[in-house]
Amino acid sequence: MHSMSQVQSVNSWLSEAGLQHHAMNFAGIEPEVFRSLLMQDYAKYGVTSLEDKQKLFRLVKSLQMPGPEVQQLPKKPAAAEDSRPAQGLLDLEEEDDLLGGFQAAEGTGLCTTSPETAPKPPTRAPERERHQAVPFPAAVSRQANANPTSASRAPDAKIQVCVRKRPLNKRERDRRDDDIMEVHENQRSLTVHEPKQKVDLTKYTERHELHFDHVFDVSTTNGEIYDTTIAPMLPVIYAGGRASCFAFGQTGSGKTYTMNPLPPRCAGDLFRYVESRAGMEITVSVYEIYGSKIFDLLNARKAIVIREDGKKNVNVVGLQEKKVKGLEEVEGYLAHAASVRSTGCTGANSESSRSHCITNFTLRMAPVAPRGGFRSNNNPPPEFGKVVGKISFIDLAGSERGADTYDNNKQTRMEGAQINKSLLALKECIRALDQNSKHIPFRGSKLTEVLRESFTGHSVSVMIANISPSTSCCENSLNTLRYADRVKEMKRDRSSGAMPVRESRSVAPRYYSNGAEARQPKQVLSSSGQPNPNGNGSRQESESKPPRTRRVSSSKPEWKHPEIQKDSNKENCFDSDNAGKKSAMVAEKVDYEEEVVIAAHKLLIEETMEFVRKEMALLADVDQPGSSIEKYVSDLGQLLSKRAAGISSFQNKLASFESNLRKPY
Ligand SMILES: Nc1ncnc2c1ncn2[C@@H]1O[C@H](COP(=O)(O)OP(=O)(O)OP(=O)(O)O)[C@@H](O)[C@H]1O
Repeated sequence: MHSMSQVQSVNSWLSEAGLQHHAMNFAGIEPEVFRSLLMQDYAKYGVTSLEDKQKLFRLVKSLQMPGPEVQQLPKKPAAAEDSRPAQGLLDLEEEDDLLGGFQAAEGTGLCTTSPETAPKPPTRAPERERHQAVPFPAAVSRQANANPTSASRAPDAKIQVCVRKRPLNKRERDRRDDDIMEVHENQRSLTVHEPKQKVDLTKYTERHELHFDHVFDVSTTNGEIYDTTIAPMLPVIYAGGRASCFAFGQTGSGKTYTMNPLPPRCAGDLFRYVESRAGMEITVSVYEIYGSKIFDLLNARKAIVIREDGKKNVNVVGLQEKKVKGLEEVEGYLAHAASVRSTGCTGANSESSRSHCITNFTLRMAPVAPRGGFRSNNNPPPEFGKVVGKISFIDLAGSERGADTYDNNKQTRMEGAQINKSLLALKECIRALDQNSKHIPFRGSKLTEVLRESFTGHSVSVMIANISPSTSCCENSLNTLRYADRVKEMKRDRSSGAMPVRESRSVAPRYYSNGAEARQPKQVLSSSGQPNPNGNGSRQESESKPPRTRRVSSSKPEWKHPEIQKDSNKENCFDSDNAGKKSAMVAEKVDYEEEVVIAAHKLLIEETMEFVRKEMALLADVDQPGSSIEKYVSDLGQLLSKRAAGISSFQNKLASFESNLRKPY
């Protein structure tokens, strides 16, 4: 039964918006449900004409505005009316038809209505205590004048890429490591002073200048990080969208330090939002992706699976969502998840930095009772109501793990390959998202599959790349920065067909795929995982055996631990009882290695292209008057050796895979 005042409030909103003729259609609707109406719901309530849809859209949006500071955004000047509205966080492109004269506040990405025509929301969210919701474009425009170069970056991006530098730690200070990261916060750039050595052992420094949406120096507080990265995304969640925050970087770079305070602060803001909106609730879920497995961290690390339904929605089946009523409860769940994450990975399995951890807050409407109410037997209340919006915090695996692809330890290599694969897939998805691409390649990895909904519809993301300032971490930090830079690569460069004008052009190539830059070619492993005394891989060994036909496993291989794989190699020990089981394991291993080889090949191609770009840059430089031919020779020599090392590493991998292919099952 709805109270008289509830009915009156919906009616009065409708009449203020000039929609009183629809009052009957909305009879009985809860004000909170009304406030959360999505465009696709309009027809259900009989609102079908374009004019009425526009009015309703304005009305609902004005009711969703979280606070006075947002509602009082200045009206876009008439002179600017012809220009394309800022898309901002809430990508309203699909709604252009509806918007008509409805203007986006300039530079904010938030919609506002003319004060004369906008219906006044009868209830208003309480003043936000700490943070004002400033969408990304507004944050960007604050500093746009300070940096003309980066002002040319797309100001309406759906992905923001930020970098945070941590201070030198005690160990680094004791070692007298230099701080090689120079942050220019106002310019939103940083300079990396990379120590290098010529072939004649002369030392020199190579400078790399990189620009991002924000660069946070060591003095930046976690609160400031929250205000700049998460707070601007909240209106998107309130308006029915999805937001994601990724923390990225090598182990020890400050991912946890940066990421941990964000979810509780966000939960605090979400609670403040729902407080004034009866009928809304918040749920939390936390899970971990390790290899190709997913574990529910709020349900005793129960393994969960993902399934695609008929509508191509990806469902994380069996993941527990916990309803939360207050911050303390949230903090309890997050602390529990953190403890299970680190202690739950036993034995040789994992450290936290080898898995991706995802924390979700979902804003839902409480289940609405049907006419006659819920009955316990044949009509039990549903556990959860309709999703309004969602935010995910993704603490990514340490990026340096990708460099371990060629480590002697098989498990580490496999972890590295999996992490590489998922980070590459993530990068591609984020770039596709930023370009409003119709095709988002989310099938590239488990990580992107589970985050599919974060890449579709009204979705926005922020990536925080964390870096250490120390000399000893230079290579990993450059890899992190390079990854972040690629995520942010500008589409206008690609669409022009020209070679991208990269702000980080002078950055050394990333070798996290195979570690070729940092390492000498590794001692080659025999098929049993032991170093091969011949040093030339398992090719010889395999060539002496007759080639076998490969059995292709029909199902996707599960990630197997090395102990199992080691056993599976002892094909001579098979007895008749377990031969089938072991042969299945070998088949799985081969399938897994196939994925690794293909991923490594793709990376090799990517790196080769990067080498070619660098070589072209060297050629361009050496043609300049006054250029140093010595530098050209030294730089080219280094590039070619790295390239050769990368190819040689890949050849070893291919040979090892080929020998496994020839093994009997
Ligand atoms: N911005 C910062 N200011 C001060 N200390 C920091 C900062 N960032 C990180 N630290 C400190 O550096 C150390 C490593 O940080 P943290 O544990 O967050 O790294 P991580 O990237 O999460 O590592 P791992 O991947 O191994 O979990 C911690 O002692 C942390 O307190």
